[in-house]
Amino acid sequence: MAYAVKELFYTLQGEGRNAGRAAVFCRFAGCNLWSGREADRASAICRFCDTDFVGTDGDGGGRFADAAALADAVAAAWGGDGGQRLVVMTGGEPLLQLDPPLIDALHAHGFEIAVETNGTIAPPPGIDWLCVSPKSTATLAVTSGDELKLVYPQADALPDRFAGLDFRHFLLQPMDGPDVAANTRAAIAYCLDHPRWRLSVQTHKQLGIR
Ligand SMILES: C[S@@+](CC[C@H](N)C(=O)[O-])C[C@H]1O[C@@H](n2cnc3c(N)ncnc32)[C@H](O)[C@@H]1O
Ligand SMILES: Nc1nc2[nH]cc(C(=O)O)c2c(=O)[nH]1
Ligand code: SF4
Ligand SMILES: [Mg+2]
Repeated sequence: MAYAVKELFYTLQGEGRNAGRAAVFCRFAGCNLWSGREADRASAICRFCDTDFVGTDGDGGGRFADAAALADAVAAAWGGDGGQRLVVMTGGEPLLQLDPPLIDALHAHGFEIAVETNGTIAPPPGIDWLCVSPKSTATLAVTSGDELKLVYPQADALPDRFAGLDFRHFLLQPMDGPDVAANTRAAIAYCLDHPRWRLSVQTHKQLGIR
């Protein structure tokens, strides 16, 4: 199968339990919860997205004819010397495109595979680190994984709805946007009151890296 990738870059994971770890980010084009067009944002299921995932015109992006071609590009983007290679599959919604041949090809290059998903699409087997980030009223098809990273606050997706699911880590990430300062204070207060939840700050934005 061919893959549409918006951008491919090497940076530090900024969020969640792997924050601070070097990784190649593979940002797939397209999402099932928003078209990516500003005109559609107000009527989308997911309305607060901070990401441009439309097209294949970003740094390192493009159309890759098959799994080997994309895995080769991911390997070429890895900049480190030693240590476990990590690739973060994100988007857009990566589970619209991530498939077993790509997982096999990335493993063959020695990569640990992390995925950032909205949780509405069942994942293929073989993912090494699964981060689910629920959105609004969208029904979850994935109820277990490594981390559940909830953008907070979402009036129609309160933490209580997810606290009983089968995840190793439960994280609240303040919603970026005009109210990020207030959202951060609210997330801190929630974590103090409910210690099973930990704060996830988007460190890359504070550090000025992507
Ligand atoms: C752009 S999404 C792509 C992956 C997938 N579609 C998803 O939603 O998880 C990557 C991460 O950014 C988070 N995110 C998106 N917009 C955000 C915002 N305005 N503030 C904080 N986190 C945000 C998402 O919840 C997700 O954890
Ligand atoms: N540094 C950095 N860390 C990230 N973690 C998740 C991201 C994403 O957009 O999926 C992201 C991102 O865009 N940049
Ligand atoms: S589901 Fe993820 S990629 Fe899609 S619009 Fe929401 S945050 Fe953005
Ligand atoms: Mg991001």
